[in-house]
Amino acid sequence: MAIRTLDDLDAAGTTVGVRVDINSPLANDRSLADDARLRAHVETLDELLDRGARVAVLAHQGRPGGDEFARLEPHADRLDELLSGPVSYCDATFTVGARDAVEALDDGEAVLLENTRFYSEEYMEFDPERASETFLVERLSSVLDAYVNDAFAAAHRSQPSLVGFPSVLDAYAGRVMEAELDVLGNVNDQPDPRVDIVGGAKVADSIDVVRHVLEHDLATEVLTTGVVANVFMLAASVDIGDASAAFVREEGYWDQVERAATLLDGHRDRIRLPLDVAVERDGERTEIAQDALPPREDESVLDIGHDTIEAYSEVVADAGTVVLNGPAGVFEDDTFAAGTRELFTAVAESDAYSVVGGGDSAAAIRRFGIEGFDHVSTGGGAALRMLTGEPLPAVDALDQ
Ligand SMILES: Nc1ncnc2c1ncn2[C@@H]1O[C@H](COP(=O)(O)OP(=O)(O)O)[C@@H](O)[C@H]1O
Ligand SMILES: O=C(OP(=O)(O)O)[C@H](O)COP(=O)(O)O
Repeated sequence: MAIRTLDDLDAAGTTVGVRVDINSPLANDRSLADDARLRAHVETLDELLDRGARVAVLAHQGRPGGDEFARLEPHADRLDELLSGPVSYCDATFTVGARDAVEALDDGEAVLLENTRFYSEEYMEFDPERASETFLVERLSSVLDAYVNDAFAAAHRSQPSLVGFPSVLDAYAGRVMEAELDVLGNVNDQPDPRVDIVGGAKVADSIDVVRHVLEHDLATEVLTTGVVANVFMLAASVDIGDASAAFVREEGYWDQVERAATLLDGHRDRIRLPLDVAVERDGERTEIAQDALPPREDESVLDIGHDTIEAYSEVVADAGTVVLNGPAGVFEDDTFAAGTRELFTAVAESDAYSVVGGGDSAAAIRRFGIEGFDHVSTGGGAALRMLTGEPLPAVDALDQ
């Protein structure tokens, strides 16, 4: 791959469009509940500002119709606090107001343009050539000299602001993109034995990863946690109870049970299921051994139990590399945080080279103040996609 980086960009005095991923959890009043993704881009944006570029920042927030679909003014205010140069906010993305705001920039100044997904074309997927003909790319590129993509966490989307600009402007990877591609692109070369821990709720993507790492002998063992473990237990005919089975069905994961069963048929000795699980009983955490399941009728499996934490931690202690994706339980609730907190801590404190993917996993790490991972990815779906060896459209578009 021949992807140019900021080292190849003569930034001083040029107007650069920078696509970032600052899609963040919001509080009820629409303020930022977490600014980690904004802080991740400080290095790229400060480098450009310090080198005298004029920076037009492009980003999305939420999905049309969703609870977190919102304006980017709070993001602009926070970036203004975080960055070395002034950041203004513009409530347009590519129309005349936006282009005027970009053209009014001085060297070392930035403007955050409005949520790209306010425009219908931005929530469609196009090939790069077609994406370069969308209104957003066509109009905005007329006031830009170069394009930088730092939005690794959205790189699995083939949307105009992510894949369209490289056809019409010189394009570069930002520092976040560069680091993510470096780490996740080389994870297969890290020390053996490799253990993958798959949890959280992105069941289909996680099963893709399990299949890829087992079929290509990249991982010696796969440890399942979270909703992913519930699906594997259903596939193994473990009765996780009606409430958890209903959750799997309602969330649309039922098709994945069959895929999990196929993987168990081929690789049962390399896929670990929880030895015990935690449910809520009389308002308290109650742990149940796998062979004592099902739980009572209305009880859901919300975490792995302590026997599982201990067994998984022993596997981690012997690993050369651990790839961790997704929380082990409903970590947002203190009652069900132990699996995530203790297993993640075991990984961070192990001698293994450790990589973590996923926005919620990263949030859990911050919540519990866990330190010691070699790399915490900014991406969830994008990181999972890379771990399956699948190409990322926005990365391919940068490969000029
Ligand atoms: N057993 C479980 N039942 C229901 N939800 C769960 C369970 N385990 C984990 N979760 C939820 O999964 C979510 C995180 O999943 P996911 O988005 O895949 O993680 P990441 O962003 O790290 O990739 C969290 O909100 C967590 O509460
Ligand atoms: O938060 C994101 O991805 P993630 O949930 O996989 O971490 C990205 O901003 C992509 O958002 P999208 O999944 O609405 O396209």
